[in-house]
Parts: sequence; structure tokens; C-alpha cells
Amino acid sequence: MMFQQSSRSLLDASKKSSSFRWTSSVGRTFSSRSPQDWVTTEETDDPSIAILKMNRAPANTLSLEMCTEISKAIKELESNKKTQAVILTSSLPTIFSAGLDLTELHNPDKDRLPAFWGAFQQLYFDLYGSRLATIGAINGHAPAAGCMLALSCDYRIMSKGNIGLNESKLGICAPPWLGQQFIDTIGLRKAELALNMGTLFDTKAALDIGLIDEIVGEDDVMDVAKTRASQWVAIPAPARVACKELTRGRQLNELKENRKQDVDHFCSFVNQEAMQRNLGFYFEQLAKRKK
Ligand SMILES: CCCCCCCCCC/C=C/CC(=O)SCCNC(=O)CCNC(=O)[C@H](O)C(C)(C)COP(=O)(O)OP(=O)(O)OC[C@H]1O[C@@H](n2cnc3c(N)ncnc32)[C@H](O)[C@@H]1OP(=O)(O)O
Repeated sequence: MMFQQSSRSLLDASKKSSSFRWTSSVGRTFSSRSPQDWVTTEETDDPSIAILKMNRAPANTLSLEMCTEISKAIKELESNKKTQAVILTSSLPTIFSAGLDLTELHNPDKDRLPAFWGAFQQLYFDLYGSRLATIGAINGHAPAAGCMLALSCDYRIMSKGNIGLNESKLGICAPPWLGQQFIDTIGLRKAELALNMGTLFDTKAALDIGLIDEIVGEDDVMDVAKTRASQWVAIPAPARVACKELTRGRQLNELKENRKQDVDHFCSFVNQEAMQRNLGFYFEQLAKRKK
């Protein structure tokens, strides 16, 4: 890995507290196959290009275990010298990732919360700082931390859905490092407007502001992703890695140096009563929406 980070203690803590079926504070039961199945990797006909698929129905939300599984898959791919690129995509029909799992944030388990945020930070380190060329094949909605997954890729193609940082609609603000990623991608003024309004962009608007690089037809996503991956792999790996270090190294190191403060900041922010009220309200609206 290019920007190796140590998170042993946080990830060890996450293993102790993992639970895969639970009832949320608004009474919905989440269940799924085991976390090992939430993320799968596949080979392509080009041995230098792999596919990483998120399979956590219903919305590929990022729980502590989901973050850990994605990080683990990236590290495994990186450990194979032949692998030079990964295509990140979703196996769900309409959602790339709905962002952080709100059950982690709402009425949180006080011991689990810091480990959860540590696993989310680690995922940012692992994806944004990967030595691999990363192609985001965004085949559905990608709000908030789902947008972070997309922003962490080197190249983004999108077929459908909405993308953006909508945290303000939940009564919160994106963490500074995610906000910075957004600003670095689309520029300060556009980011300022979008962050404040919590704007989610459709594919055309996302392309217009530079949040994605290309719109592709639904049936063409994987073919285009493979073509783009081949183009990235054709650049000598040391040059690619050096370019990534040049454009992303400062931001990655900044969080690395402030990791503990960021966890403390997040936990005290989330534990505020007003914050919990906002989250509870948003979460209930989300659950009621279909009815
Ligand atoms: C200077 C300040 C410093 C502050 C530092 C700390 C700041 C804290 C930072 C916190 C960062 C937060 C980032 C996040 O990612 S928050 C999560 C944001 N995500 C969302 O708002 C997305 C919510 N979801 C949707 O809008 C929709 O689900 C969708 C993605 C548009 C898809 O819609 P669709 O109709 O297809 O699907 P459903 O809505 O029916 O969803 C299917 C089921 O999944 C549940 N769901 C969806 N999203 C989440 C989620 N994020 N967490 C938990 N559960 C989710 C949804 O309720 C459905 O469940 P059901 O089938 O049981 O009804």
C-alpha cells in the first residue's frame, strides 16, 4: 500500500463488537449474509484488473464490518503484485452505496462508535491512498459516504442515480477530510453551495460540475470500466503512484496525524442530544418514505 496506516487497535476492537443481525432504534431489523459475503472480488480476463463488488443489501451501507471488509479486500488485491487496477462497483440494482449505516450513528453503542469511525477512516486511507488504479463504476445512488467511496477512486463513471454530500440534510456536516476531498474535486465555490444545500446531483449535473468523469449506459458500465482501467494500467505504475502521492499525499497525512482527534471530535459531535434528535428524525423519515 502506498500510504500505509496503522489501525490495529481500532480494527481489533471492531472484531470484538461485531454483530450481524440487530434491531435498530426505529425498530427495523437488519439481517444479511455474513460480512464475508458483503464484499467480493472477481478476476477479469486481464490479470492486472480486478473487480471489487459491494453486496450488502439493501443499500450497501457502511457499518463497521462493511468498512473493514472493503479495506480487507483492497489490501488483499494490493498484495498480489500482478494486480494494478480495481473496479469498485455494486451488485445492487439501484444503489452504489447509501453511505454510512445510520444505525451506527443513531443511539450509538459508546464503545463501538470510536471503532466504527476508525474503520471508516481506515477505508478512506486504503481506497484514496491505494497503490492500485481505482475506477469507480457507480451504478446507482451514492450519497454522503457513498460519494466518499466514489471520490476516493481515480476515475469515476456513472450510469444512474444521484451523488453528492447531503449531510446537511441530516443536520450534520461532512467531516473535514471528506469535505476537503469534495472541494479538491469540484472546487471551493461549487462545493460550498453543494455542501450547504446538501445537493445530490443526477448524472448530468454531476458530470457538469466535475464530480464524475463520464456518464455511461447501464449495460455498458463494466465494459467501459475495464477499458478505462486498461488505460490507467498502461501508465507505468511508479508514475501513477507518484502522481497519487502528489495530489493526495498531503490530505492523507493530515488525517493520519490527527486521527485520534478526529475520532474524538466525531464521537462528541454524534453524541450531542440535538444531533441524535436530528438523526432520529431523518432516519424515521427514511423508513416511512415508502409507506
Ligand atoms: C466541523 C464539523 C465536524 C463534524 C465531524 C463529524 C461529522 C459527522 C459526519 C457524519 C457523516 C455522515 C456521512 C453519511 O454517510 S450519513 C448517511 C447519509 N446517507 C443518506 O442520507 C442516504 C439515505 N438513503 C436514501 O436516501 C435512500 O435509501 C437511497 C440511497 C436514495 C435509495 O433509495 P431507495 O428508495 O432505492 O431505497 P430505500 O430508501 O428504500 O432504502 C433501502 C433500505 O435501506 C435503508 N437505508 C438506506 N440508507 C440507509 C442508511 N444510510 N443507513 C441505514 N439504512 C439505510 C432504508 O431505510 C431501507 O430500509 P427498509 O428496507 O428497512 O425500509
